[in-house]
Amino acid sequence: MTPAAEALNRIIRTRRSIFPPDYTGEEIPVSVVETILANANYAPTHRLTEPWRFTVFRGEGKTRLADFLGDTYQAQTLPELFSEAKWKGTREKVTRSSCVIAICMELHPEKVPEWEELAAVACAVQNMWLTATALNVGAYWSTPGNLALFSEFLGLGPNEKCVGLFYMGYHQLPERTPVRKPIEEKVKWVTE
Ligand SMILES: Cc1cc2nc3c(=O)[nH]c(=O)nc-3n(C[C@H](O)[C@H](O)[C@H](O)COP(=O)(O)O)c2cc1C
Repeated sequence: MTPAAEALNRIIRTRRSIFPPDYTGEEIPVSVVETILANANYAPTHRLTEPWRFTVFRGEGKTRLADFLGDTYQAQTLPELFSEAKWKGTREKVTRSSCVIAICMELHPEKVPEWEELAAVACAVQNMWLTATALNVGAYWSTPGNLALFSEFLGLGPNEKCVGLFYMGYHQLPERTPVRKPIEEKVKWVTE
């Protein structure tokens, strides 16, 4: 095996979802965030629509996002069901992160179906996640149930959609391989 393949295997096989409670609070330099985003841009894309769009919340920008998520939770929850702990937890996920990136897509219905745009965006997110892993940055893709409400907050156009938030922060967790059922259970070979 080549050194490149060995390095790639290790990054792919040790990529994990790492959540804000495990973030150290150390700031991720802008240059590192830029490297992670730059690699998103090399994802495959049918008919070169390049549908991935991102909004980066960092510094005071995180307060705006935390306010939005907290306010949205409060507005959508009946007063008798409102939980102060959940409201605080929603905000703290953002404030404990060094950076949160809204993952969005721009649709081109005249060129490709929406599922292909979403697939390309997911490829872009995987590029980001693997790059983050290689740079010791913890990250996870969060898909809140109320994503439709994000459009106005993010200033998205009619052909754009938000498909999640990418939380990021340095961490000190040991390397852990994810548990998966064997690949042999998921593959059929046709050889004759
Ligand atoms: C499209 C997508 C959406 C996800 N949404 C959430 C989410 O809303 N909340 C969450 O805790 N994890 C979310 N995850 C992360 C998965 O829970 C995680 O990938 C899974 O548990 C496997 O763990 P691993 O990433 O460490 O291998 C999402 C992952 C993907 C690919």
